[in-house]
Amino acid sequence: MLTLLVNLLSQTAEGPSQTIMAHLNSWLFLAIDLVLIILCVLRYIHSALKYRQYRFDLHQRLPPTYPSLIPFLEPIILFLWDAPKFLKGATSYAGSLTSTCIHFFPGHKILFFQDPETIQHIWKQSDKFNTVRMRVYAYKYLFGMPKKWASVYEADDSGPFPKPLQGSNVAPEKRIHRFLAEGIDKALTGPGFAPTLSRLQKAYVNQMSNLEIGQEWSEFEDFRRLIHMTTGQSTIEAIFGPNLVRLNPDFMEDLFQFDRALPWLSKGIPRFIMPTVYRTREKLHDNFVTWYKYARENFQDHLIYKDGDGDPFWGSNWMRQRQKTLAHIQDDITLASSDLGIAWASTENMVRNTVMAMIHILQDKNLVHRVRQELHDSFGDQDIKDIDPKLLGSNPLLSSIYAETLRLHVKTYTIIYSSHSNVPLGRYLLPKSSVGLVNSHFSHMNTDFWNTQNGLHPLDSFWADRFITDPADQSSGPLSPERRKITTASATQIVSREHSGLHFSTDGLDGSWIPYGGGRLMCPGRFLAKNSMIFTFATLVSEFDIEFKVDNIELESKSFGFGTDSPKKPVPFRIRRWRRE
Ligand code: HEM
Repeated sequence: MLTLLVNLLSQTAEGPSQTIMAHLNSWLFLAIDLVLIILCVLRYIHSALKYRQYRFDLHQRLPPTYPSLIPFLEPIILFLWDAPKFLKGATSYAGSLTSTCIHFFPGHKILFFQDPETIQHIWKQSDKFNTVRMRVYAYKYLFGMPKKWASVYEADDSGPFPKPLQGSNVAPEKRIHRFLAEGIDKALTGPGFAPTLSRLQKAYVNQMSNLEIGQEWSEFEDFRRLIHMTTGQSTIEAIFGPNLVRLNPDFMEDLFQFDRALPWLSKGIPRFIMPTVYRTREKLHDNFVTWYKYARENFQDHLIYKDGDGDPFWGSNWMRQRQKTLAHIQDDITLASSDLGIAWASTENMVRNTVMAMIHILQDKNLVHRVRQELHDSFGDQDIKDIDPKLLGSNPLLSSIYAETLRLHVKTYTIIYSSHSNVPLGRYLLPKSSVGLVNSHFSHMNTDFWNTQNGLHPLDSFWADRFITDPADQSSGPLSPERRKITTASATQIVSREHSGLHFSTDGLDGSWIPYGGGRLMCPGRFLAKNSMIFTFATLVSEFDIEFKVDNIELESKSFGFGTDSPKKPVPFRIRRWRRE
């Protein structure tokens, strides 16, 4: 301003009236700018005060609006620039996790629910949410479902649960999401679970022996690829049978490439910018169609295995059920896009978490030793492939490594939406037609909740024992000392008293350890994931020596909100068989 004044006064010779006009214009713009800035600051102060006040008003039912200096533009830019950093600030208040409402566009708000109490209410009310929109988005944009069929899926607003959602009028024979959910439940949490796990274990042992790793070091280019081609492929075989991959030898490699491109597909990047990704997806669809034809020609009922679940052509009752209920009402590419969704959901989070667990174990020689010792103490010289994976899962150290890996690396959103009615969530409310989000990462980093043993084991670091409770040691267990005091009468304490020795438990962690979501929205594959992860890392540690050939393994950030961390670049390693002296 001072410079402008000096300039104005110092004008003499040429065109003084023009110069004065130009400066008057500048003054005018400056004044408008100033008024705008003052208005923004006043608006910010007002919303910040309201934000503070509102938080304590128990009668209000929406989380308070997050204040921003420049409405709409600021949250969008900050979110796109660094979502984890922006949301970390927005979802905490005075050092504690909170719920907040962010306005990204005029009339479009997203409610971020992060305080543990509200999250517990969300899980309790989870059968009231309609997740169809999110699924259809995934089918369409990620897995390539033809638009015509995606809209048929969208039209079914009755939800996946036995009882249709309130306000929905879809005829029972058109409840497509219920058909899908029935198949999923039976396969992963019902009678199909044990046979599927047993097929997975056998397939994994086969994959590992095919690698022919001996007493001498063998070198490989990428550790994640190893896990994808062994644990990942075994899961595909356990669910789809051996013929999907046998008929399509590139299937696993294409799935690997597809997974890497998924964050871009989720942003709606069009085909002309990344044609190869779209071609890979179409190739995967064609792979499924080739397999459908082969299985339809060869399958007969009497080929179903004695366990009543598996068969050599469709692989599992789950796939037979999908063919029976879906194949006659939709075309093969639509079915293939939905099967691609299953292939991706059942492998990639599990593969990434197994990779991360192995990285943490191998980076700590003492932990490698402890895992080997635990296995030896519990199972003696029994061959790992003969041990029931469920028994491995009952070992506190192995379970704690598994749970801590998921706590540290799963960074996924649970999306909630109610199309027909408002849903009360304790002190807050999810209004009808509003979108709510819960992100596992912020809950997993909640310093109020988790035990760090007085900062010895910060929440952004891996502590293999975080989930182990020793009844004789008050500083052990997943809960912080303050949280432990609050939950004296909670399930965790009851469980603790029931156990006389060291034990693993996730009881009492409902609103805080949420890698799989919660309530009726919880991942149905969690039992398979836990057993398979533990079986894989117990096998790799007890039977092999593995050394990474890089010191620092950088993690990629693209997958935030989308699933699990993974190394940014291929991690070269060497491997040989290990024998106890
Ligand atoms: C550590 C590994 C895994 C993690 C962290 C994980 C996490 C999740 C999450 C957060 C959801 C979304 C829940 C929702 O909001 O609706 C989900 C859904 C799903 N997961 Fe997993 N998952 C894992 C492994 C698996 C495995 C091994 C399978 C299958 C064998 C599987 C099958 C599914 C299916 C089918 C759905 C969709 C459920 C539906 O549409 O009703 N997941 N998973």
